[in-house]
Amino acid sequence: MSSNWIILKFGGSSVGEVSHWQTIAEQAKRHQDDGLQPLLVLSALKNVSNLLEALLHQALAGVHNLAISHLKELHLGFAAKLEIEILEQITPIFSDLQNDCDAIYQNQKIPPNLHARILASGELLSTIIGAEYLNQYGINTHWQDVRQILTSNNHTDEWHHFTSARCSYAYRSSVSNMLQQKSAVIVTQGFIAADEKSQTVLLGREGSDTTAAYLGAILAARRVEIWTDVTGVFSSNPREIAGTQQLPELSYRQANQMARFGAKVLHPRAVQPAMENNIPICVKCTGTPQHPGTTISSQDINYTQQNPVAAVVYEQQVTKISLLDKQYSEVNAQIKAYLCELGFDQLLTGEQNDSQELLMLYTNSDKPQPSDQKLRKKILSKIADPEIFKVKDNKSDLTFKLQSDCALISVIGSKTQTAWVQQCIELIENQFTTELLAHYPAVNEGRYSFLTRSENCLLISQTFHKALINSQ
Ligand SMILES: Nc1ncnc2c1ncn2[C@@H]1O[C@H](COP(=O)(O)OP(=O)(O)O)[C@@H](O)[C@H]1O
Ligand SMILES: N[C@@H](CC(=O)OP(=O)(O)O)C(=O)O
Repeated sequence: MSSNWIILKFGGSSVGEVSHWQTIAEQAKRHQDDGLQPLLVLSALKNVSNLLEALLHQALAGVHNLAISHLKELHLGFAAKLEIEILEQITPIFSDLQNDCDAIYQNQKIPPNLHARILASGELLSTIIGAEYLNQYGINTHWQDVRQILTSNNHTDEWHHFTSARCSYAYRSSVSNMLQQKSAVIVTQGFIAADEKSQTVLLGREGSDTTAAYLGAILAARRVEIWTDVTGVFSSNPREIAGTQQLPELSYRQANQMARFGAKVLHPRAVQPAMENNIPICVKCTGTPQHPGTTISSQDINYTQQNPVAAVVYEQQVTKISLLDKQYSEVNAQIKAYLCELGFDQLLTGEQNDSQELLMLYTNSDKPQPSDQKLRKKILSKIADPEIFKVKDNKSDLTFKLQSDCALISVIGSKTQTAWVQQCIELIENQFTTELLAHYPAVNEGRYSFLTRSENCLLISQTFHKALINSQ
């Protein structure tokens, strides 16, 4: 099943540059001329989501008025440079922002529902600018509220419900028909959705890529294009690692592993919906639109014996929780649920000698991550409570270890030509024995991950990249 829809996602780095808007309009027009129906997914203007996160804390301190005026001027100034008028359309968004910030100040807390509403204004504002610009450019454009299309599934904890939502993405002809009736290029928001009570929720920071993939699946799109500030997916982060190579093609499996384990160019959940529906993803550069970029499809790239590794990716701030008794799986599940409530996300689970391990990322920007000592106390106080953990008295002294400031480095390579795994192990043994905290080989997934201290992450990633990729 395939329609004429094509999804073009432009990230903050693309929509936040006045000079990029001509390219955005040209791309929409080009696809229309080719008989396709473009749907544009836009992120907030560059850095606006960070300013909105800061605004939450300014509201808590009661110093939000100036910051709100600054945000308004920023958007009006940007629109003025594009020679468009948006004041009337953005006024209701700023009065909601004011009311929500006042409520945070009055109640002296940042509830997750207000966190989501406030962060969502970035994408509501950028899409107003985008739709207005394209209409003025001569492209008939319809501004669509994505919350009428994307409904989130319920999450067990409030933090994830509002800030890290997942949506269903089964094909819906009704959505396609509704949008087709507009007979226009559609402009809609990345990053946001609505829950079943129509409350605003977020898909997680940098989640607009996932919006594009969800909409691609819902509309059975021909292709999803992710437009960003680099010429595609590279063998490692080109801004942090020397000698990286642009990858012209990737399989869904490789791209999924790269995104899940730290390649920030794609949101961790963005590949799955496209992969399940066999929709190609193209990663392209808005600054150099003629560059072919990276195509991600079901085509497995041909690894050779000389060329068995595609990428080295990393997550720099990982917390490891080792649960020393594997028997108490119910307790382990409860600890995991409690960590999620606090704002941790699971990156990986694994087993190491006698312990079960959880590797978690802290994503709660409203509160600083508790120190290992504090976190340990919090967890123990939960375990001691039999009502919450339903642990028999004699098991309540269950031991566990916590270690924050870790980094997980993952090498992505061939599933069949696996000599590179031995090379990874030898590199660690020869150069980094003392740095290795744990390793998690997943050779059947074409991945070898290992844990080290955050402070050494870039140096070790660079060494691995040089040895495994630059020397290929
Ligand atoms: N393997 C990788 N390939 C390409 N870019 C990467 C990779 N890993 C990390 N990045 C980073 O991802 C950035 C693009 O993503 P992002 O900053 O979210 O852009 P956007 O504003 O378009 O969403 C690049 O500028 C680069 O620094
Ligand atoms: N604006 C949101 C969502 C997003 O995906 O942004 P970007 O496409 O610029 O990474 C964020 O910054 O988290």
